[in-house]
Amino acid sequence: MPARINPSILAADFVNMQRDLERIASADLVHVDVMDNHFVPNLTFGPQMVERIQAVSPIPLDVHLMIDDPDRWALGYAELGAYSVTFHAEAAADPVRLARRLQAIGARAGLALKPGTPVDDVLELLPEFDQVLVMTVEPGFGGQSFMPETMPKLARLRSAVDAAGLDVWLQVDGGITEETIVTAAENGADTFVAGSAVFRAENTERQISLLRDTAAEHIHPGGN
Ligand SMILES: O=C(CO)[C@@H](O)[C@H](O)COP(=O)(O)O
Ligand SMILES: [Fe+2]
Repeated sequence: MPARINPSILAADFVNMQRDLERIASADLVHVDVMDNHFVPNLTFGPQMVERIQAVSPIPLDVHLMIDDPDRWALGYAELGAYSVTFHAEAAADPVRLARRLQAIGARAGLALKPGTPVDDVLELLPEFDQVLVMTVEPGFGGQSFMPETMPKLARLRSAVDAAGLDVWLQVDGGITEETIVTAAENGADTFVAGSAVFRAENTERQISLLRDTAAEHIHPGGN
């Protein structure tokens, strides 16, 4: 079963972004955290920066929007060529309409859930999405500790995806390390965002392989 590793450039050196993008060229996708200082208490960058990242990145972009009003802003990221655009269920006015509009532009559509957001209301939306992101920390900052209490939610999503025979990637984001990736894989994740665990390593390529192999060993048989 494949295990996708998406390093988060929140842990990169922002003034050496191009160099740090080269350091993760062996990864599957580069995870790009957009924060607006409203939806989360932190600020990163917007479309102008993401367009430059898209232009120089050796691998495609997995954009994670931690912003208010994604119904208004998300399409711009698809238009600049992002491979996937994930917005938060807590912030979107019409998640299904937005997913369809993103897909019409050619991007994969992702739905993200904060740790406290229940999964029940989201299950019926699964057929509309290409991926679901289960936040395993409170969104806003890198370097936090993995929250194991989010795992039952992931396991429920995995059961629902498998039961319906859907091809929906299940992504975890926050506090993913060589240890916590095992728990996340066992509970149904097939796509793993890791910021600090990748960029703190001296040899990022070796670290990406280690994370990928560790996840693959423990991945749930239903993983997409
Ligand atoms: O979306 C977020 C944080 O809100 C993440 O993508 C973090 O950037 C992950 O960083 P680590 O926890 O792996 O350091
Ligand atoms: Fe993220």
